Amino acid sequence: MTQVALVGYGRFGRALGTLLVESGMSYRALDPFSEVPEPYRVTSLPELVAGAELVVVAVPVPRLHSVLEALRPHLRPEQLVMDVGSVKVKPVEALAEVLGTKVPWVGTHPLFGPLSLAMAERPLRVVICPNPQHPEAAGRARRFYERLGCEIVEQTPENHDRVMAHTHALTFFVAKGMIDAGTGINVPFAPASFKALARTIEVVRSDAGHLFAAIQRENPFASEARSHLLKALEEIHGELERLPPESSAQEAGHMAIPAPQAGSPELTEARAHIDQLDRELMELLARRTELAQRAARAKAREGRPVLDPAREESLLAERRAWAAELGLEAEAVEELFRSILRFSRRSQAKGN
Ligand SMILES: O=C(O)C(=O)C[C@]1(C(=O)O)C=C[C@@H](O)C=C1
Repeated sequence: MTQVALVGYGRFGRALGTLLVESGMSYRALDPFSEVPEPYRVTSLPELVAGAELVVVAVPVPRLHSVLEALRPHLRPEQLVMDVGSVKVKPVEALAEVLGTKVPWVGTHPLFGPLSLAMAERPLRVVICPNPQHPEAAGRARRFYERLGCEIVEQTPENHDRVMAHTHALTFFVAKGMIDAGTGINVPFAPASFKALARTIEVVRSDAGHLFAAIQRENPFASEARSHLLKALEEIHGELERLPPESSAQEAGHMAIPAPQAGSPELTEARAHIDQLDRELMELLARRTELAQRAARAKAREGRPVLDPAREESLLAERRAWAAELGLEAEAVEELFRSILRFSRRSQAKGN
């Protein structure tokens, strides 16, 4: 059984611990700032790393260097050390500087967090940054993450941080700007375009704070990406302000964001949207299945039967009410959910 030593038991460390147990791996954890539950708790670094195949350092990026220094004397050459930071250039520099060739190490960034794990989002992706000092380490990290059900992408630390500066950092930057400008997410109505952003706003709000700071301040490319965005926004704002109020649709038209498939016939466009929605429905079904299997495992641990007719009845009644609210035929929707429940029970039986 793979024994993992988790250095740091914050929000990510704890979520990773749950995933490890679900994947049949055992772990122990140490964190002077967080409560570690009894079966996993150890009280010192030597006790933590003794016997571990893998040492996962899940601490805020600015603390990584000093934590690695504290770990170094207790590590053995057959172990593998990984970080899980949201940026990669600086952590990989710290790993190279502190551990060098003494112990195999590799920089990794799991692109999922406690929220996406709780919501059973799929796929779980991980970026791994192979390094020439330990050419075999990336393969070992890959096998570990694949056991957790993750998909792997290999990148250099620089490429990773460049991409993250324009995606992760800018998304969080915009979301934080909207929070500070007073955007509320619990509004009585909102366009679909806002819903995706509302999720990010929620993530930024629920974050301990160090994630936001790390993805902005520890990424060497983030400052430039933010400046470009601000400049582009200023220009758009200026152009909008300068447009005369009576400007024609054509005059204002050059500001419109071009449609990906301009001028497509109505049927083709409707079908493209239907395909996209069906794909999303399928992804939601996959996540629902995962959550139902999780519920089944929880009930098995409590010694309760998996089948719960009372829950199913109340669930169906609630879906009927939701259907009515949305102007859908309640009987048809109930029928659909009866089939989803049959499917769910079959996958629970298979998943156990
Ligand atoms: O909620 C639970 O207890 C589940 O196991 C999930 C679920 C479902 O798919 O919604 C599946 C089977 C139970 O009979 C009730 C509900």
